[in-house]
Amino acid sequence: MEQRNIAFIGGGNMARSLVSGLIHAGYPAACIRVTDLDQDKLDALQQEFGVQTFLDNFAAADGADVLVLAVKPQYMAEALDELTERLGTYGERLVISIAAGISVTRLSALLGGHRRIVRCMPNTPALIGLGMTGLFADPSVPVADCGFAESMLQSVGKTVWVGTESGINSVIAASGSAPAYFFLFMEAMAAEAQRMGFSAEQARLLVQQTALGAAQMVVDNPQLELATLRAQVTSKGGTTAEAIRSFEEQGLANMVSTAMQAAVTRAEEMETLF
Ligand SMILES: NC(=O)C1=CN([C@@H]2O[C@H](COP(=O)(O)OP(=O)(O)OC[C@H]3O[C@@H](n4cnc5c(N)ncnc54)[C@H](OP(=O)(O)O)[C@@H]3O)[C@@H](O)[C@H]2O)C=CC1
Ligand SMILES: O=C(O)[C@@H]1CCC=N1
Repeated sequence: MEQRNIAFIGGGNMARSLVSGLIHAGYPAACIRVTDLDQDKLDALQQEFGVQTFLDNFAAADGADVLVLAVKPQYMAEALDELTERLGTYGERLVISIAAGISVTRLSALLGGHRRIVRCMPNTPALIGLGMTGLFADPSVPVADCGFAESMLQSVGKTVWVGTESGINSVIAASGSAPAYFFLFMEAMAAEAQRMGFSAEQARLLVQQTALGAAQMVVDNPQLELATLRAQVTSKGGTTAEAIRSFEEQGLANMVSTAMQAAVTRAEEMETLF
């Protein structure tokens, strides 16, 4: 992967995931800077990954080729107002935003009219190299910049480009927020397994190994429909059929659809707030 000096603005959960992935993919720590308001967080990142850390966003951005905006959406305007004032211009820098609910138009305004912006929507499994990221860029963004953003995110998992910016909100619903859906489902299963008499450790093992096995079967069998994999577990007149019937009677598909739409609606609302 091409090496550019990257400055992460915000050193929280997602920045940590991306830094970890980059370092494990062999990206030089000397080319990575991270800023945060919290010195303890920075010290931990410095010790674990050997990256350069800064309390001052300007000090990190000055001299960086790529800025990764990784603060929470509600703090983005505050962070960028100050940075833009001090930098004056972003020049040739590529700005990669991972924030939900902040459009390219809004970012560009916060960046003093800068246009070299790629929006990305990763997810937390990036921390272990199994991330899924959606990317969007205006056609005016140079191909080399899009390629750099794609390579950066591919160092922590898989990527997909979306052709319209609203596609980023669909990515939020389908993968950005989605690790939490699976955790919620696993929490519910583990809780019921405990009620059935398993210890907390046993319940977690039963659920996590099953989730891992099911996901790996999906990955290993791209030629099989998800419904076919499900059918292979579902013996006629057996136990699985009863569990599936119960899910379907309670409207699982509708519940999932409504939840994913709620994530999109919130992303759209955030676009009007921040
Ligand atoms: N978490 C996730 O699964 C995903 C998150 N995202 C996006 O990633 C972004 C970051 O999310 P996440 O990592 O979860 O959030 P975190 O709160 O964990 O990280 C943001 C960090 O930025 C720091 N910060 C706040 N203001 C500033 C500032 N002015 N300058 C420098 N650092 C600052 C915060 O410090 P402090 O805590 O001290 O305030 C915090 O450590 C969000 O925009 C979110 O939409 C995208 C995909 C998935
Ligand atoms: O919950 C959020 O807003 C962020 C964006 C996707 C995952 N976490």
